Amino acid sequence: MNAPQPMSPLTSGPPPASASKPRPGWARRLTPLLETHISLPPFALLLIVALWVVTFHMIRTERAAAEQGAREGARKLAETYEAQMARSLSGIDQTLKMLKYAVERDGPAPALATLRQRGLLPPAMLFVAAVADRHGVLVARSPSPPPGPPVDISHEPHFTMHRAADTGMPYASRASGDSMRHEPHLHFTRRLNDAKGGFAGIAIIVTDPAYFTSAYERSREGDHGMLGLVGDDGVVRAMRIGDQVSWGQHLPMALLKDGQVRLDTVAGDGTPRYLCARRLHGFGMYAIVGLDAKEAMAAFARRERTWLAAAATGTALLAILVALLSAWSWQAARARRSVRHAQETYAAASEASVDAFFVFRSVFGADGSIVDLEIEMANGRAEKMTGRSLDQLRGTRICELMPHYRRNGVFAAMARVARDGGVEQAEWLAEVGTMAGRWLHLRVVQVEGGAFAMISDINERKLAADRIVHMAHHDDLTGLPNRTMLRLRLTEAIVEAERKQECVALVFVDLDGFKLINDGLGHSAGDELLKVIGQRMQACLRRGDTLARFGGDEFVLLLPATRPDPQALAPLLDKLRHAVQEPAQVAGQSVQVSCSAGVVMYPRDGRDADTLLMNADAAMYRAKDGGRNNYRFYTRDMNARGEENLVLLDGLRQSLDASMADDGGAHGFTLLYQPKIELASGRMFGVEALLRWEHPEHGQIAPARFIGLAEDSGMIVDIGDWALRTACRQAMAWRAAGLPPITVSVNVSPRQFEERRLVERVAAALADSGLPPDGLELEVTETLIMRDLAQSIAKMRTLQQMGVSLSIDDFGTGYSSLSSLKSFPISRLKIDQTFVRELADNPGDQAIATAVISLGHKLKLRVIAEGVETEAQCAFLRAHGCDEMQGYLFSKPVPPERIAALLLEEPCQPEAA
Ligand SMILES: Nc1nc2c(ncn2[C@@H]2O[C@H](COP(=O)(O)O[C@H]3[C@@H](O)[C@H](n4cnc5c(=O)[nH]c(N)nc54)O[C@@H]3COP(=O)(O)O)[C@@H](O)[C@H]2O)c(=O)[nH]1
Repeated sequence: MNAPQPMSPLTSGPPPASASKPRPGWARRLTPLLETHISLPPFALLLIVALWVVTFHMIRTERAAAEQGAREGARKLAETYEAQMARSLSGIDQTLKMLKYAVERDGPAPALATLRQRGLLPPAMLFVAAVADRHGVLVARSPSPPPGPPVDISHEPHFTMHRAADTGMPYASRASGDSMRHEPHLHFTRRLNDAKGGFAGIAIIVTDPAYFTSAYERSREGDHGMLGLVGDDGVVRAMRIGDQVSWGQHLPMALLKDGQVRLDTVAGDGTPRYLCARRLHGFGMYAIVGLDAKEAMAAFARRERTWLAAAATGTALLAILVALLSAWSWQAARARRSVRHAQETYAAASEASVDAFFVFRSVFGADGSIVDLEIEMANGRAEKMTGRSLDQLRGTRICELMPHYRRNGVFAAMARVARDGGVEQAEWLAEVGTMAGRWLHLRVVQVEGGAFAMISDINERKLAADRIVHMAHHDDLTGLPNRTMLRLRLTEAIVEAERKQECVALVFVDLDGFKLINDGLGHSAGDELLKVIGQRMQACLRRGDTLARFGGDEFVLLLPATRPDPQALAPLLDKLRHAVQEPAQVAGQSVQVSCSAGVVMYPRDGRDADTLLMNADAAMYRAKDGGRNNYRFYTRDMNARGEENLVLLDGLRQSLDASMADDGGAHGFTLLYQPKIELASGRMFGVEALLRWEHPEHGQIAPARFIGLAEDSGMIVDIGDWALRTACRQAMAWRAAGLPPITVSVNVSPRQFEERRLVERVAAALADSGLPPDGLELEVTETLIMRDLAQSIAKMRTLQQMGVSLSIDDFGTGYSSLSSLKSFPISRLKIDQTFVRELADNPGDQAIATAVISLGHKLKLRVIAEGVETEAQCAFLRAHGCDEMQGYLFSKPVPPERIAALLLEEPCQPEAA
């Protein structure tokens, strides 16, 4: 999403309204009940109960119908059986009546024979017809009995009852065997009367009980149905259940209610049956039919099982369905709860959030593409950011709210996210609206049916980040680009120059004398000066040039697209030099520094940043060596300086070691002595000891070259100690030679002065040499004293108390305040040769020199000028009351023998240069 336009409020509205309308309590309480997994099981249970109620109802109805059918069946079968039995018994009774008539008329045997002949007897296979006389002896029988004794039935009930009374009714005996037939059989009998109506015996029809149950049909009565004849006495005459024929059982009399159907277990087999008895008139018997309840209800039982199975299956299916639906619903509810929880958390978080949230719903066109995005939800921060209430925002389309989003690609990007997913982000500086002037960050992600946009106010973070980036690339003090930034720009400039075939100039600038100001006036003064110098240098540059502070008092100028000729830079470099040299007011004082610069050109002096910087640094050092306040263009030989330093340091170390082992002078160190002359008398009152060093291979090395190295490496402490002891010994030697006593001045470097044992070393040098303390003067610089004023003064006091005098060297170049100068325990001020050099012509130097002379005198100090080379300088100094001088005008530093010679020449005359 590229540089979106500000998402700004289009209108300003009233304070945002509350975002959500709470639902009534009853609605909230009812809502869970609507969950499927809660409402469905009871509903399903109701369904199941209903199913079973219907099922049982139907079963009960069916059972009743089946029972009714069974009863009806039993009744009908009973009726049918009754009819059959009535016919059979009627037939038997007819036969008995015929037999009775015939016997009473013809006698037993003829009667039977006649009836048989006429076919009026029942089939012999089934029936036996017999006649017993009044004594109970069977007298006739058809079919004829096997031969044997007469059969007596006089004790049989069917005989005795007829004998006892003439009922006029036939009689059916219980099934029993007798002497005529052993297997049980039934006797149907009628009384025979004689002519007078007296008992004449009985007519008998005997038949098997099975005869009365032969009507049994499985198709009607079933496998366990029952048919039977029962006497009024409740005793079964014949009964068939399935294939079993039986007799003799006692049935409850209650069963024998005519035509009534009862469910009972009477047959002794424990099987419940629907029983129906029908009264058979004539013989005092009942025809009884029983249908096995199980068989009668078998169809119903099957249907019942089907119903139950269907209901059970339905129940099981419903239970499974409900379980599945409930599980699904529970899962869905759980998911919804977690979504709701997340939404509530989100809502709470979003309301508390400092970011604005918008939920957009995609609006689709006819072709299915997203044509707009409609705000569905926004948080309080979004209301504030847009100045619209949620009610106003809801339903608003993004392209209505921010029409420019169509043009600048923001809408397209959001629609892309809504359609394809992914994330789009953008940062921009709002230009209008409530957020105008603030940095905003937009992040859009896909949500179901649309997109979610989060707008964060990243102004503070952005500015902080910018600040950090700025800090990382700029110098804190001057605000100029720093070393890192310069490297980046230099690298870019090289790339650009390479592409365009151009040159780049790099100028390494180091301030001359800055250290003195920094050490002397304090760091804040130094800082102030650096800022001023930075501004001045910046003012000399073009747009597109870079001035960087490289650290300390080093600056680097990057000048892209310069002419290949380095000399073309000369005007700029001079301008820079002059700008730097202008006096500056810092810490209430006017100070002045100059600068030394080294210049390199890309591609001539290096093709990469490191090489160019290194060579510019080397050139700058060469400029410093060359007297400062100038610049040098880099040449290949300049890089040799670093290596030179190493060689010199090594040589110094060797010489120092040798000097400490052997004081004989073979180590390379020597001292020259420069006379100090009293101006008024021309008398040499002292000498300054000046160190010289001869490198074993490279010969004489200038002090300005090796003193700094010795100072930096710390070797100056021991070298200075050697110089101190040598100078003291020499001074004492002169005295011992009878020469006029003179003071010997020895230079003390900052490191030497700060060394803990300085006073002891001085005392030791004096003691070793025998030189009285007033024969020694130590020269220290203002800067050295100002480093740690209190300690310096304390040390100087100690030395003074020892009798050693102190002078301030190079006075005027440091920045000691007058008040502190007053407290210095010194006896002499030395005007620095830089003020003496142009003393004859330069009013500024003249002013400084006269001021120093005057100041020194006011403080009751002697004033000496160094570097006096001309008569004019000497004349000026003398005319302005300067007390002493030293310089080539009188003598260069010379060996001790020459000093001895000079001491013999009184007054001192100038030495030939
Ligand atoms: N700590 C120590 N510093 C020392 C010692 N010996 C010397 N030095 C310091 O080295 C600097 C350079 O010294 P040198 O090259 O010896 O220069 C001195 C004089 O030779 C020179 N001078 C004297 N008269 C004239 C003159 O008329 N013209 C002219 N161009 N130069 C002249 O001035 C230097 C004297 O310096 P100063 O100390 O400020 O008096 C120098 O800073 C020495 O201090 C040492 O043993 N220890």
